[in-house]
Amino acid sequence: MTAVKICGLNDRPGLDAALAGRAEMIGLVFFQPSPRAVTPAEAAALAGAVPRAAEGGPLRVGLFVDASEEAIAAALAALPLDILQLHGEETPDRCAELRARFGLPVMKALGIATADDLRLLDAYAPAVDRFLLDAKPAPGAALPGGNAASFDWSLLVGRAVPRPWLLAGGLTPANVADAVRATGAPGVDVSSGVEASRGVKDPARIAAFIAAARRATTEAAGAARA
Ligand SMILES: O=C(O)c1ccccc1NCC(=O)[C@H](O)[C@H](O)COP(=O)(O)O
Repeated sequence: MTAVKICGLNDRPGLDAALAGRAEMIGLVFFQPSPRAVTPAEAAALAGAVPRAAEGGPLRVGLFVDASEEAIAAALAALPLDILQLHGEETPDRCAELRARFGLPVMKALGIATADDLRLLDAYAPAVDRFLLDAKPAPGAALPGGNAASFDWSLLVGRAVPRPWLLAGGLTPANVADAVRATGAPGVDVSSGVEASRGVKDPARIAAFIAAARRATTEAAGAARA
């Protein structure tokens, strides 16, 4: 089944829609310049009662951008997380350091624009547990992710990714099935494509996105059987 991560959840209706759709991962943005940002206290108030993964709940993903250990520790003290998503310029060494320091799996986001960008996969693989392959932000972009931009999915065709991975960048309820078919992605991530306006999640779009991702999985299984 295609794993679904709904990123940038910052209010109850959005979170409830992700939970109702049984999203495998929920993403909380601990990067204050983002319109989706939550403080540690807000994250705890929002998601503290969500069942843990061992109880059938989603994996809680904390998104950080070149964060200090103190900032990550503050988030974890407020709300236990299951995965650290590192979405800045963190090097492989820094990923390994944070994984060891916090004892949590690391998902490294890589911005992809050309085939050359995929060379980084092998350099990061020993230091991380998962990848999130996202569109490379335009030069001067205010945010390193969450920009509703997609990249050329054909770059991934025939490319083995050396860790479990999520496809991200410009996904929507309308294109997620095509994206899964084109790339064979084992998981998908979305933020802007399920928003009513920047930073405000739309529960109906979250439901539609999850349903479309699930349909893509069912179709792929049917095609494999035929
Ligand atoms: O979403 C943000 O505001 C954000 C800010 C800073 C770094 C990363 C951010 N988002 C990372 C994600 O995982 C997004 O879901 C991913 O980039 C896809 O975003 P979108 O194209 O908007 O669906």
